Amino acid sequence: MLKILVNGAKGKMGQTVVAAVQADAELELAGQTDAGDDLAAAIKKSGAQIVVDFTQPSARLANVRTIISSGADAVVGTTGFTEEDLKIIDAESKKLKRAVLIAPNFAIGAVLMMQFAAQAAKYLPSVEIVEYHHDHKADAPSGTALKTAQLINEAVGQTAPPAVESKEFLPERSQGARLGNIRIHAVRLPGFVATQEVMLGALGQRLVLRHETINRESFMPGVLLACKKIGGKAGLIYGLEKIL
Ligand SMILES: NC(=O)C1=CN([C@@H]2O[C@H](COP(=O)(O)OP(=O)(O)OC[C@H]3O[C@@H](n4cnc5c(N)ncnc54)[C@H](OP(=O)(O)O)[C@@H]3O)[C@@H](O)[C@H]2O)C=CC1
Ligand SMILES: O=C(O)C1=N[C@H](C(=O)O)C[C@H](O)C1
Repeated sequence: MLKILVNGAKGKMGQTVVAAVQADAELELAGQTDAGDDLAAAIKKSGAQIVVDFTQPSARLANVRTIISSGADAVVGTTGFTEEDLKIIDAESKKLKRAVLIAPNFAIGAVLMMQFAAQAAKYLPSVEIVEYHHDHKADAPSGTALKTAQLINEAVGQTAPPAVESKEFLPERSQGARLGNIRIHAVRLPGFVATQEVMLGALGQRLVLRHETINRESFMPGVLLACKKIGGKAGLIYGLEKIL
């Protein structure tokens, strides 16, 4: 049995991971920690081999460092990692011979949406992303929207800019945040868990790729798969698609 500690265990995702680990015959729930707990001490005391981390974007790097320096591998869903963070984690985890899997989205459908979007943008290079989340979300745009835009930019080089810059009549950007030429719009409303639309427009036509998450159980197959697959590896694995 693989021993799992859940960090952020009192949170929305953490509680769902605790239940999923308890229900899995190959995994043992070795511990639970949350804000204010001593994560390093909990890892050592419980003998956890893997820590699943769904906490706060502001704590992302400190938590990963604590996990790998305390002798465990990490499966991380927390969002907010920058390119610089990822380089640091890759170097430090290789040095410590620990595996760190970070996925901005553990739902298989979302991973497919990102890949389809990158493929479609090669032929339809005018792209905007609209992401919809619950109104308790700490960060915007979502980790998934940022990763989608990065994947599209990598696949296409540069997407097409809009034909004109519409004049804005409010100080905030009503036409969305930008990553390259891709505009990203973040909706925060009760009634959503997580939904994303990638819209690709061309003369007389639109392709809309839409992924909808209606509960947090949707992320669990990806999280459990990651726990079972990262053992014995060293370094950063970025994205669930790398282990599918
Ligand atoms: N990759 C994926 O598939 C998914 C990723 N996410 C991401 O996971 C993260 C958590 O989301 P969610 O569960 O909805 O958020 P919640 O706010 O519901 O839960 C986060 C929990 O972590 C606790 N926490 C905060 N800081 C620390 C810390 N330094 N150490 C340990 N625990 C801490 C919080 O405590 P307190 O409330 O006291 O601050 C809270 O109990 C977000 O970044 C979100 O974007 C969410 C869904 C899917
Ligand atoms: O906070 C959430 O809820 C989610 N966060 C992740 C993100 O920022 O992309 C994954 C999913 O969208 C749910």
